[in-house]
Amino acid sequence: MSANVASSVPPVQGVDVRRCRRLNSVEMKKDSRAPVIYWMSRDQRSQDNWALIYAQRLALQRSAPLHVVFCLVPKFLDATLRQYDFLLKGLREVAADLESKQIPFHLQLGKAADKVPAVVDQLGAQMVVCDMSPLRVPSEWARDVANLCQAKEVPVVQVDAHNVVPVWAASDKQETAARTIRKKIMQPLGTYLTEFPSVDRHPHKFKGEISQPIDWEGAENSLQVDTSVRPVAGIVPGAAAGHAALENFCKRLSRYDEHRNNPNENALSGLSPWLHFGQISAQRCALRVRRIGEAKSATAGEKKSCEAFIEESIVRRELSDNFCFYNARYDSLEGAAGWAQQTLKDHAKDKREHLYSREELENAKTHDDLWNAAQLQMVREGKMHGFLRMYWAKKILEWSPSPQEALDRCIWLNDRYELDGRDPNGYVGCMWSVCGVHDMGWKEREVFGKIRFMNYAGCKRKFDVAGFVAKFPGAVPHGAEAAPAPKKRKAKAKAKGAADKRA
Ligand SMILES: Cc1cc2nc3c(=O)[nH]c(=O)nc-3n(C[C@H](O)[C@H](O)[C@H](O)COP(=O)(O)OP(=O)(O)OC[C@H]3O[C@@H](n4cnc5c(N)ncnc54)[C@H](O)[C@@H]3O)c2cc1C
Repeated sequence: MSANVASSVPPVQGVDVRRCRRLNSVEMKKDSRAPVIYWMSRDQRSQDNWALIYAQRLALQRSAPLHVVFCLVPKFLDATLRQYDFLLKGLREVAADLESKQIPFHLQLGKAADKVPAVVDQLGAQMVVCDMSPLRVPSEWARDVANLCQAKEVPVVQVDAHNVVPVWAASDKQETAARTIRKKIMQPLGTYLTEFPSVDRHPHKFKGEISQPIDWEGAENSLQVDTSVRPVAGIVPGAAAGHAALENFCKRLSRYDEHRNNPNENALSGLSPWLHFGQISAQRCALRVRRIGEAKSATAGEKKSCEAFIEESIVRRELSDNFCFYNARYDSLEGAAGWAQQTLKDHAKDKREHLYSREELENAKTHDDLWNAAQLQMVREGKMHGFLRMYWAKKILEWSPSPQEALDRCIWLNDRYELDGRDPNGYVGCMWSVCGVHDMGWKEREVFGKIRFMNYAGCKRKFDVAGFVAKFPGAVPHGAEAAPAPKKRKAKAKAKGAADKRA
């Protein structure tokens, strides 16, 4: 792919051209009125979407029709029916909204490299706009589409519609930690955290034959995924439900700062499934929350919570994209810092007090009732509380035969059961827990080496563990003991508050 050449991206009014980069070197044809295509992938929404806004404005400049294409692959990483169901229901909403705006939506079954060029040919399109994911497989899709379009002399422009500060503008390298990227995101935030132009009814129609009703049933039948992991009832897919969740969170905002590390409190936003599928934009969430936090009537709790939310939903989230964008080994021990790889190697042969198989972990059959409860929460509800995700992954490191095996298990379970799995945040969360990504070295101990440790006693000091466990019947397997006493686990005062002291 060609480098980031923002300056040669065709400008449109209302979209900061730094959000865009060219993926091939084809120039736009002068005065063409042929259709513009937005190939939608990561950002599955019809409003608050910079890639769609860019595509529509470009089409309007040229009095050209606009089409949206989505390519549904029958299998994606470890996603199951649970995640596909969420995706497809969200897409139905997107299609309906676009159709009400006279923007045809094409659901294609298969790989983008096969389908996007075919739609380009069918429509005689002049340009393809796509969104951006830093993950390996979607990056390959974008590269393949760009190369195939190069041969057809069709330019491809990519827009980072997921991050508030575009990943390539925030930093040109892999950042060490939140402390090194924070300034790079917060300083230019004023120029990026702006209101979105709306996507309006499109006035220019395609003259040829195109519209067949979308075969949603055929799409469902085309899937080749594990159907034993069922959709969850408690999290409703689609942009409307995502926006309702945002409004609900705004009512509870003041509690976020103080209570977000307590799994018994309903203090988190719960927005990650909609954010992951792009059904809601992180920029919209930040604008909405900031309106409350910066209002004259804002309470101290709301002000602090607004800051904390911006930190999590922009700085930490965009740090994850930065890691995956610049580190091709974002899901492997080899992607970790040298010190972390070394310390895990030094302790590879340490005796593990408990060793579990992947199946025992999946079925929540460990001696630790808190861990089992967290696992059951994920399996049953499609989402584990953010604080427990750290404890959960650290214990997998402690109870697995090797760090690589631990990392693979974390990613496999996370991607299989979490609605928000297969996300840069997930890879970075697992890498932070198992191999110290974005963290520093701590006091050396068995198995973990210098990787930060978390224990049951530390959790007990933070929240009512028994109260949480009681919500998940079955968390204590028959005949199992409760988690070992803190003394036996050599709990150290240092571990206290470990999780929220992240750099
Ligand atoms: C082992 C492990 C696995 C994880 N897996 C995932 C995953 O698959 N998908 C996922 O989106 N997040 C993952 N996270 C990060 C974090 O736990 C979740 O984003 C958060 O719990 C989602 O709940 P929420 O939307 O209520 O969060 P809130 O606290 O309300 O935060 C709002 C948004 O900010 C972002 N955010 C919050 N915490 C973090 C963080 N630590 N790092 C990066 N971004 C953050 C998310 O987009 C989140 O939706 C993982 C963390 C760990 C330690």
